[in-house]
Amino acid sequence: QEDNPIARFRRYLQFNTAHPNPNYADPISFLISQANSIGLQAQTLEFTPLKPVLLLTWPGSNPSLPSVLFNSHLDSVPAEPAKWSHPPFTATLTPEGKIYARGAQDDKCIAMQYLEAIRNLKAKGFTPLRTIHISYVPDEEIGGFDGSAKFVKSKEFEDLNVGFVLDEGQASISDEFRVFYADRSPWGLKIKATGAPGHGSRMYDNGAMENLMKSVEVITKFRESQFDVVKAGEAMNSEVVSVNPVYLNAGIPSPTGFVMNMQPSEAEAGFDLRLPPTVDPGLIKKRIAEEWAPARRNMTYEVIEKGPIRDYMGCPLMTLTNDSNPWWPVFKQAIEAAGGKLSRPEILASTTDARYMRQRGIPALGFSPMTNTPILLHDHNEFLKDSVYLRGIEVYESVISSLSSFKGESY
Ligand SMILES: CSCC[C@H](NC=O)C(=O)O
Ligand SMILES: [Zn+2]
Ligand SMILES: [Zn+2]
Repeated sequence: QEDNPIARFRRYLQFNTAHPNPNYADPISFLISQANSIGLQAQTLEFTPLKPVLLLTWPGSNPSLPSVLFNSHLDSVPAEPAKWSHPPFTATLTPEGKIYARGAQDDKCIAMQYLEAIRNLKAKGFTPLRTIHISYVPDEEIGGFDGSAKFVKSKEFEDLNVGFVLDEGQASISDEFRVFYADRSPWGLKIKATGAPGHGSRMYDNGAMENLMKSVEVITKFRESQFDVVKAGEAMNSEVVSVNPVYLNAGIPSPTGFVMNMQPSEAEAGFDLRLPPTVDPGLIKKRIAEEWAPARRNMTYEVIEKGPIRDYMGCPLMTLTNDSNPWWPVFKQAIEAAGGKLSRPEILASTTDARYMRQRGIPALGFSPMTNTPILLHDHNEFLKDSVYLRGIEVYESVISSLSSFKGESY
């Protein structure tokens, strides 16, 4: 069997870690065998049965200093194989060097690049001053509630004395690397309408469907107002509130579909909402109560807040990207030392486990070194070029050596 960085990456991509039944045991065994071959300490932690966290460690020469943690998630979103040009879990390598796999960008690349970078640093005789930890966590794609959320609250995590975290970012279509200092907070919004049932031919006010459709209209207007700001170039996608319908549920089922001549007495719609850290969640809740699902139109609603929005001090979960964060210049210079350039730090449109680290007051940046690459996370035909992957290893060599050598005052 071939053994080189690309072959190892492809082997990691071949584990089917897609929800709803991600295989966690086999990729963890593989990662442990990699850790053993590199000479890293490995321990498996289980905060929820069958949802293991793998922790690898390279002790620093001064283990009393705060450590640096490199995080990635083990799981993947599902794929629809019939809609892919190559099967999503074979990690096909094409003649142009494209590696097709679910997870190639999100985020199995960084999982293996951390290890390859450390392998190379060890071979060069590098010794870290600060201890380096690498964590592999379950369930990020479904919110991390049984993964990172529990991990960061554990005694084991406390004992790591983490001073700085790197977690996943997103691909960049330009030749500048992207870096993310905050995530948007995800909410699930369920809106339910009730109303008088009636014959399909009747016109009357306050039917459940009519009320729900009014809500959908109002929400669509709000969505447009946010999107217009983006289209006008006044804000990035991730800097506005997004609200997208994800399901509609109404009607009276029949063997052939739905009963066509009855107006239902209940109707429900679900929305995915994302709030940038700069937005006051109270204002959005007020809008929902008063405009989107008003009780006066027989509407009820449920807001499901998926994870923290503020830290223990009540501050938005943002990592500073200026010199008042001592880690920032170290990270930035490490990218430059590797011949790379960072684009302006961004808020991530989606959500990662970094929010749990930030909630503990630990500075955390999202970073996945993929330049000149289409953004394909959660898409069909997710791929990463071998050359981009290998370049990322070099970038991490610089980043890992710089961060773990940082002598200055840290948190
Ligand atoms: C409810 S938190 C879900 C986290 C997920 N993360 C990646 O896609 C996301 O939807 O952004
Ligand atoms: Zn991810
Ligand atoms: Zn994802």
